[in-house]
Amino acid sequence: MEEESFSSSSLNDYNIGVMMLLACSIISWIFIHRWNQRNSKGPKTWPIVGAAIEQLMNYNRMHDWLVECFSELKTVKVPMPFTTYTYIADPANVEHVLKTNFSNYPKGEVYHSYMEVLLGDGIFNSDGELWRKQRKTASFEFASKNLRDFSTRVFREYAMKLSSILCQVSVHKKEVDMQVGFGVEIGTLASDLPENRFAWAFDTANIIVTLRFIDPLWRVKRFLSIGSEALLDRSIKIIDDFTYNVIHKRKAEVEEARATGKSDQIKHDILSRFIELSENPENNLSDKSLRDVILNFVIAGRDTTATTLSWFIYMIMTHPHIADRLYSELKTFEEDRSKEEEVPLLPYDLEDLKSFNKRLTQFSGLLTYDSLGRLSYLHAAITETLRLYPAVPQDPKGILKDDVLPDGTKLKAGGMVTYVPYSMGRMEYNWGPDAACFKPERWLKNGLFQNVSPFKFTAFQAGPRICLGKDSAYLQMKMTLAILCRFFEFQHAPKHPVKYRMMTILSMAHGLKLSVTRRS
Ligand code: HEM
Repeated sequence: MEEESFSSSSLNDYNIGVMMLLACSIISWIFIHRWNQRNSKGPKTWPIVGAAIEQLMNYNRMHDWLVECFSELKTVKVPMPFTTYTYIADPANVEHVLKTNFSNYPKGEVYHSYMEVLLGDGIFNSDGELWRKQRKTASFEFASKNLRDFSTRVFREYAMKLSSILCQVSVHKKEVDMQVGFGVEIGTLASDLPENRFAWAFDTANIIVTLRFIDPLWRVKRFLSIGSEALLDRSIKIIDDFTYNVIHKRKAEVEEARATGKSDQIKHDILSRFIELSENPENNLSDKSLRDVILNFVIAGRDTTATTLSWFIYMIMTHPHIADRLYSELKTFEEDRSKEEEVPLLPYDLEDLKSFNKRLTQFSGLLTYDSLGRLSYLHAAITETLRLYPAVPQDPKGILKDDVLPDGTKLKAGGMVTYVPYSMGRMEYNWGPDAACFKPERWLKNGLFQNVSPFKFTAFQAGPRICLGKDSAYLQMKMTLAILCRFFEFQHAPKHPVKYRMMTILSMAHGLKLSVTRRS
């Protein structure tokens, strides 16, 4: 008995000893791991979990966290439990990834699997032949004069609708959420999109798929259908019901228009064009493919411009001298255009809404595709907004084979490399000591707009996958903002916080609350 108790107590001592040794080893391991990084730059890591903790803690301000990292290092490595994310901000590295070695950096399997539930196999989420085919069809459409003329008309109509809402708001001295206002403008995609429920579901789905990049448990949640993944399922159901309904309705309209000999009444938007293409079996366009086309273009076309317009208004509210410069450019433009067209400008009175609206309508008629090209300061102010608040704040690419970046950074196959337009736009080594200032003048030389390398100003991406809708986006934004900046002044609602939320698009977390006054 005595012997037994002796052996069990010595076993306990032994176990305690082993445990203590283990604990000491782990503590020393962690200590040495952290100690070795004391002089290193960039995110600090922990054994096994890498920098996941730091990244998670900074998730809601991730683009600014990266700004801090990039001000120390042009290339930032963030080791995660099963992979490493490499973030780049040096134009030479960006050119290598987006152009020189393009074929090595597709969207990739990981991105595809995270995004598939929302974007399917649409242009944003495909590689290889599938991507090339969609790019070809869409490029052809974007180049057509027909679509350009149609878009100019539609953009003018929407800008007028928005102005009439703002006019009412200015009369009743109410506050509005401008981000919501812009979101309702859908442009040329489909005039029956979006509905509020759809917009909510779409935003929710976007937020949740973005979260997957840093949530190692998302596959478990998906399997069990719990938490964010259960909400994602519900959102996708709303999105799909709505989108398939739009497709079926539009197909029926097209058929009816043809049957009654009224083909000229078929809408000339991208959706109708893809429906037309789907009638040829060779194109292999099922309803599911049309659904993917719609959702990819909603993300591409609606959210990007709506977001940029919101940040633009925020910038001019917080920089009133720039709003004044825009106003004088537009007043001069208005005078010049009325002389060219030989139509005298209509007199109006700010208190008489009828005359105010008539003058606004007259002004909008002077805005044509060609004449908008002359508004250099407006063009510069939009571009400056995109430099600091790019609608796509970061854009990850997969890595097919091991590679070395021009700065010597080694990339391992299977990882991810991300260029970060938001941070790139704020780096002094890219833009000079006033990089953080909102200064449209930096884009002008002798009053004319000057382009810079797309590998430095990356808001529209660069290389073979450069944004297809860039010109169309400028057309829509200039049409809308020319009218808004000429006829209205905006005042930021007191104490309303403005910050971004984490999703693929840099939208404002709490919208943009403001009040409006009419301008003479
Ligand atoms: C301010 C407005 C816009 C910005 C900042 C912007 C930015 C971008 C960026 C960064 C990409 C690359 C995304 C990626 O590969 O992950 C992209 C791609 C694309 N954009 Fe835009 N975009 C804008 C407006 C538009 C509009 C209005 C349209 C069309 C209606 C459009 C159509 C596309 C398409 C189709 C692609 C995919 C190109 C491809 O993968 O080959 N964009 N855009």
